[in-house]
Formats: sequence, structure tokens, C-alpha cells
Amino acid sequence: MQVSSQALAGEALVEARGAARSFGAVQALRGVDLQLRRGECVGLVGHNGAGKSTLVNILCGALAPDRGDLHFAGRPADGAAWSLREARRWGLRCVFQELSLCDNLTLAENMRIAQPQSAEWAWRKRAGAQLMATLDRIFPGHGLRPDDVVGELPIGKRQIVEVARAFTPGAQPLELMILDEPTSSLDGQAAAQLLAYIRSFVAEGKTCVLITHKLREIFAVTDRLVVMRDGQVVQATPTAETDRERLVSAMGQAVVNDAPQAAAARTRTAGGHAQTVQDVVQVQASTQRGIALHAARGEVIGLAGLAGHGQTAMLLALQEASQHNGKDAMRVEGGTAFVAGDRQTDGVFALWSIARNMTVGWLAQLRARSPLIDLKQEQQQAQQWRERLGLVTPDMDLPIGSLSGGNQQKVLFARALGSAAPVILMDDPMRGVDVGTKRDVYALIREEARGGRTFVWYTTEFDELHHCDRVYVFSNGRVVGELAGDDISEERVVALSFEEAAA
Ligand SMILES: Nc1ncnc2c1ncn2[C@@H]1O[C@H](COP(=O)(O)OP(=O)(O)OP(=O)(O)O)[C@@H](O)[C@H]1O
Repeated sequence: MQVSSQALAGEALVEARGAARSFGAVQALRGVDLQLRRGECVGLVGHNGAGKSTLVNILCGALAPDRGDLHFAGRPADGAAWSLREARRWGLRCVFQELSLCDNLTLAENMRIAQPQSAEWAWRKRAGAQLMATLDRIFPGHGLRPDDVVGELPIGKRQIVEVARAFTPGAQPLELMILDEPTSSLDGQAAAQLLAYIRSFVAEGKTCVLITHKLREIFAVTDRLVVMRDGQVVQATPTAETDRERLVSAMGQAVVNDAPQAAAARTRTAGGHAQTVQDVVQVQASTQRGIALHAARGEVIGLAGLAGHGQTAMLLALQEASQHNGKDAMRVEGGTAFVAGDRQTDGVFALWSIARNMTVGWLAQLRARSPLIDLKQEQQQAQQWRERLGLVTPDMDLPIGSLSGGNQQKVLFARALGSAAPVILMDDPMRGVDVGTKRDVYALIREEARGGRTFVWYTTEFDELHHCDRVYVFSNGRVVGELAGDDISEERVVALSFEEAAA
């Protein structure tokens, strides 16, 4: 007789004891104990490189631990036989931080790959219909079709498909869903839809682990919080019994409330340095029939609105315009540096070292005094950025893939900010970056802006808009509103996005 998950709610589903794993000299996990119960949503939090993804990889059979035991539903689930396939057979599914869809295939074909047994004949139609049903359930109004090719979708839409594919029912049971930063590229609306769905999922007696650096989400959806630090679990507590400050300090990061700081910095810029340089327009662009966009030297300009409404296209057009100035409606004075949010596709050189990935953006400076690259300066500068951004690695010559996701993103920041480009274009660049580093990067952006650099910054995180001097709201490929100073608020951005969509 099958007992429903709801009837078993509260029972232990997963137990890990003493899980340890090293990569060369790096001890990623140093003996972790973890218990997951049926019917709960557990938030797994910690700084970049704390060991969260390594723990997840061990739970779902992608990595073998060096030491420790794992039990799933009371049965030993470790040893050589524990693999991704075996874990899936037992009811465990995982959405990894880096997307795993095949870019050259359609949504239906990607669905079929994940569940090959699901459809024998007319499989394309059936697999597409299955995925569409899940998309409609979790993300109503998603606007996707089964024959859309993944590679042609913006990263936010790809992330939606990845999540929906994992939640699609199949021949195997679904007891535990592990989501590693599932909202990192989603706009506020899609993220809220997913969080609401997670609550209904655990209400049915299923279990969910959510890894995110967005503390708002953690407090909105989880029942319990497990904090990791340097490869160990340092705190496990019911969410209702902790708060933002205690959580951040358990992660080992200084507690700061960013919002007042951001507003103060904005005021300082508006009334100080920028007065002398605001007249120098650094970036100018018009969108078809929309409001024209401009940015002065020393300004931090935000691009907001629902994901995929033209913000990334604008950044790419500005980058292109910087290479042949004055020819059309787009004008960018001086060079640009780009911080990619979709680091897998547009960011990292996967076969290069950490240092090379950083310094490739600085070649002009490194060759300023001779046609050859100044290797000593290259090394020194890379070292400075490593310390400035707290990059967690024993050696800068290791491959970039040895870094955790958030640490890879820090390298992309260093590549752009360490260059001499006067205009920095940022495409939702905080994907996977921990709260402490984010705070440091916000301060760095402000400092650089005071020095005369211009930032054009697309973000899906509302809180980040408070770090901008002015914000342009996008809808359907054009700018539909401009907000400045105290007018910058989540409510105004949402209202402008939806007014336009409804018009
Ligand atoms: N394949 C690998 N080779 C070498 N080192 C690795 C490898 N995978 C992970 N590490 C190291 O293990 C440590 C833990 O990484 P992990 O990805 O688990 O961190 P994380 O908490 O998920 O970080 P983030 O929040 O940035 O995703 C890091 O120092 C990382 O550099």
C-alpha cells in the first residue's frame, strides 16, 4: 500500500552524517550533518564558496563524498551505486545553478531528454504538452511555446523552463526538489509565482531545499534555515526564530542595512562631484517611440521592468555603438566594459585560468608601455582584485571552473572594473553573488561613479534600484518611464511595467 507524502509529513526524508569532500587542497565540506523532513521547505544559505552546491551535488548523486553517510527515506543512499539516475528513481530532483538545457533543441525536445520513457509515439507533442501544463501551473502567462528553441530565449525564460521541467510529473515519484538559485535571473513577478508554487508543493507533504542569496525570498518561503560557512553547517533554526541580521552574521558577514547608505550615496553624488560633470553626456540612446535614454559622466543608471523587455538588447546596442560612434541614434563616448549575467554563455572562458579570465579585460593597460603584456603588472593587479572581492581560491592559476558560481561572477566584475573603460554596462550582474560581496560591489560602483565612471545597470532585484541615480523602466522593447531619486520604488516600476502592458 502506498502512503501519501502528506500522511508522512514531519518524518525524516534525508539524513546526511559527517559528509566531507575535498578538491585538491580545498576542503569544500568538512563533515556536514543535515536532516530534511517531509513537508518542509529548508533554506540553505551561506557565502560564496561555503559549500552549498557541493552538498547538493552529494545529495543528488552527482558527486561522491570522501567520507560520511547518506540516508534517503530510512535507507542507505550512498556508496558506488548512488548516482543522479538512482537519486531520481528514489524521488529526488534538482535544478542546478548552471542551466542544463540543450540550447539547440526545442522546449519539447528538452522535456523528452529529461523523461525519455514518458512518451513512446507522438512524443514531441506529448512532451511539449506535459511541459506546457507545468509551465501554466507554476508560471501562468509565461508566453512560451513547445517549439521555441532554447538558445533563442533570454536567460530568464530559460530558467523558467529549467524549473518547470524539473517539476513535471513523470514515471518516477517526486519527493524532494532541490533548487540551487532558481530565481537568479527571474524578474519579481516570475520569482513570486515560483515561491507561491513552492509553498503549495510542501503543503502536499513534499520537501524542498532552496538555495538563494536573496534574503527576502528566504524569509518569504522557508520553514527552516540551515546556514553554511567554510564547509560546515554553523546554524540550523526555524525561520520564524531568526531575522536578517542574525542570519547574515551567522554567515560570517558584517550586518549593514544598505538602503539608507545607498540613498545617502546617491544624494552625495547628485550634489557633489556630479555637478561638475553632469553636463558631459556619456551615453545617449533612443528606443523606438519610447523615451530617450541618456547617462552623464558619473551617473549610475538603472534599467528595470519585466525580464526580457529589451534591457539586455539595449546594453548590447550601447556596446556596439561604442565601437562606431556618432553614426546613429546611439552614442557612447569612450569605451565600454560589459559584465555578463549569463556567465555560461557570455561571460567565462571555460578553458582558461581564473587569472586569465580576469586580465583579458585589461589588455590595453597591460600593453600600454610596450607591445608585450607586462606579466608582473598583470599578476599584481589580479592579486589586488582577488583581495578586494574576497575571491575564494587557493590559486589564481586554477581553471575558472574550480570556482563556485558566485566567485566566477566576481571574476567578471574584476574584469570590467579593472579595465580603463569609462562606461560599464552590467546585465543583471549579481547572479549568485552573496550578500557581503554585493555590498562591497555596490560601494565600489559608487566610488567609481564618483571618480567619473558611468554605469548602465540592468537588474531584476528591486533593492538594487536604490543604488541608482535614475532608472528607466522598459516594456515591450521601449522605455516607458523614467524615475529619479525618491521616486524610485518597486511600486512605481511595477505600475509602469503593467500600465504599458495593459495599454
Ligand atoms: N570541481 C571543483 N574543483 C575545485 N574546487 C572546487 C570544485 N567545485 C567546488 N570547488 C570549491 O569548493 C568550495 C565550495 O564550492 P561550492 O560551489 O560548493 O560553494 P557554494 O556555497 O555553492 O558557493 P556559491 O554561493 O558561490 O554558489 C569552493 O571553494 C570551490 O572553489
